Amino acid sequence: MMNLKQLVLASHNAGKLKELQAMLGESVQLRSIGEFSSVEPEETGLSFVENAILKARNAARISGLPALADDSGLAVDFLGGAPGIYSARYADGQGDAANNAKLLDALKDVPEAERGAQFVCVLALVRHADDPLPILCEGLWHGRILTAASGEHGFGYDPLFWVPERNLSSAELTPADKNRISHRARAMDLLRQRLGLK
Ligand SMILES: O=P(O)(O)OP(=O)(O)OP(=O)(O)OC[C@H]1O[C@@H](n2cnc3c(O)ncnc32)[C@H](O)[C@@H]1O
Ligand SMILES: [Mg+2]
Repeated sequence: MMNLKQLVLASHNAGKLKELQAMLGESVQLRSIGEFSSVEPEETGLSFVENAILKARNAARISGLPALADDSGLAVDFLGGAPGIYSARYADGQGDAANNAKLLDALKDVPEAERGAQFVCVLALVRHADDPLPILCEGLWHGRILTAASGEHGFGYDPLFWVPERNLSSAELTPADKNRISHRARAMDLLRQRLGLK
């Protein structure tokens, strides 16, 4: 098994780092790729899997360490799965608030029954930059898009994502609760199993 004492997280997203570190606990220390480079690789893949592998390889190459990447996003049924892999870039790189405003606008007048959506998370772990066998784990989280933002926790689209099992928005969940049930939690659960960490 690879030595996971030193693992680099191939992400420039502080929200992801916080959640993934909380899920992994103290047995694995995640170092952010931001410590090594501020250049973000272009996410040229057409799928979450391709982008996750691309980011993991890039981080392993830059850091010389095993690398974990998270490619995630929101797939909205009414929009045919958009913004999907383009979730971070939905409002052309203007950030979370603009992304959320654009999504609310795209779903203006869409009734509740047609506002289904899922968060998707793909985790990719590579032992080194050219690893021919990346470990891939996927997690989905089903919910619905609210008609207005609610809640202060989390990041990204959390204030717009209604969680049926809690009857709260994802941004109204405590961080600990989100980390038990989210798309990222499901993917991480599978990863821990694959690594024999549970
Ligand atoms: O690529 P890295 O550097 O990891 O950081 P990123 O923020 O660009 O991450 P992605 O390319 O994977 O894009 C993910 C998008 O999906 C959103 N997203 C993913 N997980 C989320 C979560 O748990 N809650 C809210 N939004 C989430 C997030 O806000 C981004 O807009
Ligand atoms: Mg990204």
